Amino acid sequence: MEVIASRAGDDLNLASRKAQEAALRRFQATEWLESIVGPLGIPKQPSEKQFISCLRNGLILCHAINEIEPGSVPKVVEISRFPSQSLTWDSQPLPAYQFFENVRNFLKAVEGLKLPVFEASVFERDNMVAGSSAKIVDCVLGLKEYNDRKQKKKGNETFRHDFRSPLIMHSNGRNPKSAMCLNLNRQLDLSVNLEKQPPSQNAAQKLEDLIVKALAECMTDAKENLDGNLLSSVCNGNTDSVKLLTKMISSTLEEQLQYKFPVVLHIVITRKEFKLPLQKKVLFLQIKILISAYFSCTSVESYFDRSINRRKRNNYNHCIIVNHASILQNLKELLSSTKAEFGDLQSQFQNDLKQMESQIQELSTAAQGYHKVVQENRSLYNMVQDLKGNIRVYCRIRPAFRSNTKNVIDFIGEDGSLVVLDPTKANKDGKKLFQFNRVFGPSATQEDVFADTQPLIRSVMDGYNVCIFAYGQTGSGKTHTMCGPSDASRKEMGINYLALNDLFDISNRRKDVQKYEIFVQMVEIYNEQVRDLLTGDSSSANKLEIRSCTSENGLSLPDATIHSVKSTTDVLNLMKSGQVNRAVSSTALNHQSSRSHSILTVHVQGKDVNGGTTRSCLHLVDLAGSERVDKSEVTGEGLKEAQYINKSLSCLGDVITALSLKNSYIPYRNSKLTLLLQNSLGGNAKTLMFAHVSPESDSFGETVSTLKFAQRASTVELGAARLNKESREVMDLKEQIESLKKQLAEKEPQSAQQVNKLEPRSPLPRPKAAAATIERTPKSPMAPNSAMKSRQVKPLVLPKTPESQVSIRNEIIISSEIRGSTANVKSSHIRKSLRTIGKLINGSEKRIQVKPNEVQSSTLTPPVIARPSRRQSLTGVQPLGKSRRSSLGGVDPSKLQVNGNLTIT
Ligand SMILES: Nc1ncnc2c1ncn2[C@@H]1O[C@H](COP(=O)(O)OP(=O)(O)OP(=O)(O)O)[C@@H](O)[C@H]1O
Repeated sequence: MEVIASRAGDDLNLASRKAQEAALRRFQATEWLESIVGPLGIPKQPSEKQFISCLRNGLILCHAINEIEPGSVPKVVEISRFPSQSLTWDSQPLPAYQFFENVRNFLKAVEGLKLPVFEASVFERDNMVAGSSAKIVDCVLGLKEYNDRKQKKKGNETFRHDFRSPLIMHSNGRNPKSAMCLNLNRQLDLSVNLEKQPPSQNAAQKLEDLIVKALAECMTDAKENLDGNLLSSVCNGNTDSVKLLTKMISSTLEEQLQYKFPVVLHIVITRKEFKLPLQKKVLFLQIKILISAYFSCTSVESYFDRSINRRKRNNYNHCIIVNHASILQNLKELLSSTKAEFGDLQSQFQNDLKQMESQIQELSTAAQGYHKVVQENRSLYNMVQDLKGNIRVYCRIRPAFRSNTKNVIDFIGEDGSLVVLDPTKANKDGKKLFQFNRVFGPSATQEDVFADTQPLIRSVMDGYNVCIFAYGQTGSGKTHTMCGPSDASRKEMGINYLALNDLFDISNRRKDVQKYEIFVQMVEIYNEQVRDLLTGDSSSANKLEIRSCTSENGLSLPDATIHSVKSTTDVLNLMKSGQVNRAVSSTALNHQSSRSHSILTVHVQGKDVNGGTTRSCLHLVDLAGSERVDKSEVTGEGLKEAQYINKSLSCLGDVITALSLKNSYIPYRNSKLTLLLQNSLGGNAKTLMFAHVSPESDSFGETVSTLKFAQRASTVELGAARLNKESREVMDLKEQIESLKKQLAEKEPQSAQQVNKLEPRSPLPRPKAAAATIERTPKSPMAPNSAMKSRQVKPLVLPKTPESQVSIRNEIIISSEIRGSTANVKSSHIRKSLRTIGKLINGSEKRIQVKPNEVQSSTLTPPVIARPSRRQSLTGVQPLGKSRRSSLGGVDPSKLQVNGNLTIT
């Protein structure tokens, strides 16, 4: 039933659409004719009757065809013969033969143009039936299209329009040009057929039922209570109701009407088919057009299209609703399966994540362990190096200045490894591996560099001698590391400043337990002359002598001015003035090339609350850069400077090589530089070397040479650094030794006299040792005799060590023996006591055990020890000249005296 109803509804739609389309085409034809021949005197949307009556006399048609194709109808029966008449259909009482003549001529001309024609009889008034205007409209629209094409082609092309009956066209499948036109024509034909074949009474009843149902549905859908009586009266052709409907339309909301209008039209058209007279049908069509215009639609068809679309939409909606449950069900199933899958995936991911987490944790533990081990290794390595006293070597790579040259740095390892690549060899052979304590890449800041240097510098405050020197090719960044750039901000300051700053920091922090005094010296070695940089004297008189450590103040450069500094500002000022006085000039390789080796020496003296003292010094050395004179393009004075620089650096290389080979002879004295650094290179200092390299490929040769030198330096073992610290007890003991020595010195001449008096002269020579001892005893401010008289030997107060018993025994021996009868016996006992005290101070008897033959020789000649032990005897200071361990700076002269005596056993 529903299917039948829907089909009937579709038929209804089709019929109404055909009627609408016919009306529209008539409207188009009228409009076009008016545009060609002027006003026709009929409404814009004429009824069929109006349209036919208007054209009946053929006059309009003939004028129109002559307009578009002049001369098509050569002889037109003009209305001018009837000047009082107008062109309107009501007022054209022409005799039939006249208008037939026009129509005939017109049809002939149309035929000539191969346009659709119509039967002339259609203009007979009484013969007019519904749809009779269709062919005239086709003919007029054919003319219109002909004209349009002609206009378009500007008359150049012969227009061949194959206008035939739409049905014929359809059956032949021709003229595909205008699908719309074809459709319209077919629909018109159909509508004509429909109109000609009224349905049966049953079918009409069914249709009416459907309409009522559709209306009810529509009203329910629109939720609008439209007046049913009004609609039925409209459907019955009640004019007042139509007016009312029109009024209602104009006063109702567009949105609502858009829904209701098609339903109203259905009713109207259906009614029109069965019950309404022709005039009423026209009226209803007018209403439709009115409504169409009201809704600003381009054509009546659009309403139907919309209606159909809406219907389709409704069908779709219905389908959707019908399928909704199943779709929903499917969706639900899909959702639940997706959820399940998702859940599975989630748990899988969680498992994977957990696994990954545990793996990452394992890895991170391993990594942490690895880092810890690396760290431990490093500290153990450093410790071993400290114990062995290796020169530490840090390598610093300057940032590349020229981006167009190749970079020779291939790899920088965290463990201090460095790989450089020979630019001339691209393969593996071009790679060279070096190993240092640390490598600082081009991006390393001054702070990074200082952080690794700080612990070493801090040990100065604990009493160790430290030497840091910067080595490398000219322009590789030595001055940058040690002093910072010339216009440096505090952040860019070099190690010199940062070190002193740190020393002051520590001094402040320890001020409650230890008082420090810091002194600074700054010298340069220029053309093998040592010059004081802090005097401001640039004359040749400014020439310092390097002294041995036996000099009065224990300084290797006693003549250099020494400045006490209390703050970093003092240091800054001093360093600035030193830097100004330093020999610097511009070369092709460095516009501010240092032409001398500069040495900033910081002397630190500390005294703790118990009276213990520390005495140490820090050498900060900025060497001049080695340079190839062909590259630096220096001449004259510059060339001379370069030669001096290269010579002294070569001497430094010789010393390093000799030290690394553990040669017995170390050529310190070959240059001022090595002589000055003797104590740091071969003594008891902690030594750090910064090897600077340039990353550019054109410096590869120099880079490799620097790295080789640095690697060799890192193998040098200086022995464990010695702590220059003396406790109160040690100082007391030393004082006692002093006084005992004096007593001894006084007693020995007396005893010699007594021996001379009592015994006859021995033919054997007097032992030299005694003479040597006397010779080496420094001049005391006190006269020996007066000392003897006025000074009493202090009782020894020894630290409680396992040897204290021995020391007490010694004390007794010393006291009793001094009081002994013969001076000879006394002096030998005093010497014995001195030796015992020496042992106590040193804390170990073994350290000063000397082989009998050495003892013998040392008693006769100044001490000559071929390979001195790295652990120094008693005070760690070696006799001058032959020993590698002779001290140059920061050594208390009193130690030297003690040492001098202790070597005599
Ligand atoms: N790490 C660095 N970061 C930034 N600039 C640097 C660095 N190292 C060196 N430079 C710059 O490179 C130039 C040369 O450096 P520097 O004068 O310190 O070399 P040098 O080895 O002391 O040379 P010379 O031996 O000729 O005196 C300077 O302009 C310096 O500022």
